[in-house]
Amino acid sequence: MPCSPVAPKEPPLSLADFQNEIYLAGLGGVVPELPADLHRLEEVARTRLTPQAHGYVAGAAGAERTARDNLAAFDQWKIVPRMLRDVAERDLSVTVLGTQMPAPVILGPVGVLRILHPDGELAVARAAKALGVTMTLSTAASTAMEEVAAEAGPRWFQLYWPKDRELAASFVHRAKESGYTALVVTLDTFAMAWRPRDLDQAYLPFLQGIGVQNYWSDPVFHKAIGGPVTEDNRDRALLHWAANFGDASLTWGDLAWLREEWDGPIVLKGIQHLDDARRAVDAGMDGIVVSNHGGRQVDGAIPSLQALPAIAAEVGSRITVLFDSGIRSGADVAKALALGAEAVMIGRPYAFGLGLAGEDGVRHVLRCLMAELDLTLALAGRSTLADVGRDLLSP
Ligand SMILES: Cc1cc2nc3c(=O)[nH]c(=O)nc-3n(C[C@H](O)[C@H](O)[C@H](O)COP(=O)(O)O)c2cc1C
Ligand SMILES: O=C(O)C(=O)c1ccccc1
Repeated sequence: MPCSPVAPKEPPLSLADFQNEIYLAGLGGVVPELPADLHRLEEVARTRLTPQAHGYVAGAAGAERTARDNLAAFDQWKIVPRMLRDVAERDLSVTVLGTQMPAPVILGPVGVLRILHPDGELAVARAAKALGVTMTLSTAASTAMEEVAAEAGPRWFQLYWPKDRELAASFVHRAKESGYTALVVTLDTFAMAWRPRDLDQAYLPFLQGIGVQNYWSDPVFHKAIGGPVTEDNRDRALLHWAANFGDASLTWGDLAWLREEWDGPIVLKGIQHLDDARRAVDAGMDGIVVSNHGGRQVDGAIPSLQALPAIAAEVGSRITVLFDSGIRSGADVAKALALGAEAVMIGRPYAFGLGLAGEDGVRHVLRCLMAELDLTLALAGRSTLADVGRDLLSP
């Protein structure tokens, strides 16, 4: 059977047009290379990626209970469709922290993307730009932030706050200079958790120099190791990187320093407790991501979706509440929105798309997710995000 390229390059006329394209191509005997169900896409990735790359992306902390519970939490909520509500004209666009989005779907920060595809972050940047979707670049990217910026559309920068304050300042100033408009500070990963799949394969991308490119390209980092990174000082650079990656001593009081260094919106990623959400408001933050890092940090932690409703109800009118951990379908996005998220971040699905088909694969994942969201909401009787509330769901 002939296969089509995964998705054509033109932006869709509407979010659901992707569905029409697929059926019309099918009429000519052309079936897509990648599954439209992102759970199945993950299964395909297992058979095609290297065991190391697959293990790194699919894996999670400990016995992976929280990673599983993140997905199962979505099944505990059911959508209740409403009829005869004129959903012919639909618009899911939204502005989040000053960034315009075609739908409330953001590419979350995923580091070390070159373990999946030689074009890594550049392929993701191109796919996101083609669809007007916002990309969040990780501090642990395998391409320096300036190089990504040159190819990217709307972009946010995710900070892993290093021990060295001068280096932290350099990262955020470089991000500002290269046009990243919001800073996402990840709080839950000052150290890499106990991840048996990686331990069992003795696999850590950084040891191969993948995921350190923002450090390798930084003048403050160069100063600390006595010059640019070369073959001769590579081990020294890696040790300095490892010693500096995270700061376990950070407290809420430190956020005042960051506020001084970055004058755009700041979002705290990794919030799961109501009191921490309140503290984010008190600290003058602009947003939070209710996230447990896809279950990759604390095995046995509550599913992220379980934390969302109370947090959104408490702080949602004061700061931007985003959500991630477990989004695999348009229906999942709809549920997170109904439970109070302003937008969602996706993680593993686009990483697998990248690993399977590069830029086309990332575009495929985004289009599937946005088209399914549009159809799910329309068929449930909702044509704009203002219509999506708690009454969409039944427990
Ligand atoms: C391979 C991989 C690398 C990640 N790297 C980062 C990172 O560099 N910074 C960060 O804040 N989160 C990182 N995350 C977490 C994601 O941003 C997100 O919280 C998580 O993937 C959501 O869960 P899901 O993949 O189940 O949807 C990473 C996740 C994966 C799977
Ligand atoms: O693997 C991860 O989940 C992650 O957040 C990370 C941390 C450091 C470097 C690269 C990715």
